[in-house]
Amino acid sequence: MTTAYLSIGTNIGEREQNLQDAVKLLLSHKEITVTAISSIYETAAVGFTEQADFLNIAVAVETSLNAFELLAQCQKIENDLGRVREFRWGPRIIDLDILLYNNEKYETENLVVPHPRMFERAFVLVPLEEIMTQKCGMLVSVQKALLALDIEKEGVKLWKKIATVEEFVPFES
Ligand SMILES: Nc1ncnc2c1ncn2[C@@H]1O[C@H](COP(=O)(O)OP(=O)(O)OP(=O)(O)O)[C@@H](O)[C@H]1O
Ligand SMILES: Nc1nc2c(c(=O)[nH]1)N=C(CO)CN2
Repeated sequence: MTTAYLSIGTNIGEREQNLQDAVKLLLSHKEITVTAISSIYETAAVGFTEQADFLNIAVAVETSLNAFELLAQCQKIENDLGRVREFRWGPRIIDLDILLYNNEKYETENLVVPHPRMFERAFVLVPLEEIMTQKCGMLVSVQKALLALDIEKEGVKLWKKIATVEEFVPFES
C-alpha cells in the first residue's frame, strides 16, 4: 500500500462543487482510499495570471495503484468532469496533480514525482502542510522548530552518517 499526496485545483464554474465531484470520484475507486483532506484555499492564479482565482486543496490517499495507474485515474477524473485542455497553466474546471508517491522518484515523459514545481507553489504547499500536520503533526512541529534554530551556532554537526541499525551494530553469527 502506498501513500500519495495530490493537489486539486479549479477556477472555472462552480468551483467548490468541482472539488467535491473530484473527491467523490476518488472515493468511488475501489483501489483508492482518501485518508486526509485539507481546507479549501482561494489562491491567485500563478503562471498565467490573467485568469480567475483558483480554489485549491490537497488530499492524501492510500492506494494499491502504481504511480502510472494513479496518474491515469487522475486524468480520467479530469476528463469525466469535462476538462478541456487549452493552454499550459490556463483556466481549468479541474486539475489533479500527483505531488508525492511514497518516497519514490519518477522522471518520465508523462510523470515526474515529486511534482517538479510543487516546492515553489504556495497554493500547493499551504494545503499540503495542513494534511501532513494532520497525519504526522509531531514531525512537522519538529521541522518548524528546527527552522527557527541556528543549528550550527549551537554546534551540532554531522559527524558520521548511519543508514541502518544493522550497519552500526553488525550482526555477529
Ligand atoms: N506529477 C504529475 N502529476 C500530474 N501530471 C503530471 C505529473 N508529472 C507529469 N505530468 C504530466 O503533465 C502533463 C500536463 O499536465 P497539466 O495539463 O495538468 O499541466 P498543468 O497543470 O497545466 O501544469 P503544471 O504541471 O505546472 O501543474 C500531463 O499530461 C501529465 O502526463
Ligand atoms: N493559484 C493557482 N494557480 C495555478 C494552478 C492552481 O491550481 N492554483 N494551477 C496551475 C497549473 O497546474 C497554474 N496556476
